[in-house]
Amino acid sequence: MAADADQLTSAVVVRDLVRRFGDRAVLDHLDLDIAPGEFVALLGRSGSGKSTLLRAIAGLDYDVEGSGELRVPREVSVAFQDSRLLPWLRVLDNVVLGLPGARDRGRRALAEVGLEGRERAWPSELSGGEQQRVALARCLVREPALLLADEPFGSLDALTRIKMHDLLRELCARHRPAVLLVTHDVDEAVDLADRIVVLERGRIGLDVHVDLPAPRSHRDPLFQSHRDRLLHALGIHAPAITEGATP
Ligand SMILES: Nc1ncnc2c1ncn2[C@@H]1O[C@H](COP(=O)(O)OP(=O)(O)OP(=O)(O)O)[C@@H](O)[C@H]1O
Repeated sequence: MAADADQLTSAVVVRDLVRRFGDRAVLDHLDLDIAPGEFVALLGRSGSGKSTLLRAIAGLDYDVEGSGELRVPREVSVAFQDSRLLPWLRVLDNVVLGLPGARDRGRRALAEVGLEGRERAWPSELSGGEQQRVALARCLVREPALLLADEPFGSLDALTRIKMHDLLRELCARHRPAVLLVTHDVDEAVDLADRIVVLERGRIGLDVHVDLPAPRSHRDPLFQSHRDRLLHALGIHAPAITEGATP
């Protein structure tokens, strides 16, 4: 069941959520709250159900068996690993698709993601990173109260990922949507999120607040301690924190 959570103190409320594939409950009575403006990263082992949860919150799983309560804002944008731009539409037309009268807003959103002047380009003329910027602009222009992102930087090279992290951090600070970011990358989670949750056996197993000041340094012992704790929860045994590590 989906209802409107705009009037509530949480942007997202998930209660007792079950999602089954055959006999297997991938989500097994899961609870999760996300506050307005809160940036939550969702980690979990491969196959743990991260995308299943994101799709449930996005309302994209109507053909899946399950039960539970979901309250989400009315304005939700979703970003995926591939940009999902329509190749037969120019960049600006992709951004404002389905939004009549939004071309000026679309231009401003493109400028915000650093693509001013590329409004008339075709998606095929853009790099992978630029295509993901267009996808972000398409999300932004809808002024979402909730941004759902499923591995949005997963197909980008390391340098472009770092730039996209900076951009996403900046855009979220300015627009303050609640965010649920699915990622495999522990460093990405600690870099970006206010809070990190780990999916284990169909529920939220670990729920960690990341109270590190920005900009976050990977060499900060607190960054490393978050990373080690999360890697441990994911079944990866990281080397101990180096004594005397400098931020
Ligand atoms: N349509 C489907 N039909 C049957 N099983 C499915 C379906 N979609 C997902 N599953 C199963 O549900 C489990 C969770 O899948 P999901 O994609 O949510 O995991 P994930 O944590 O996002 O994985 P990954 O990190 O590898 O992307 C997996 O075992 C997957 O095989």
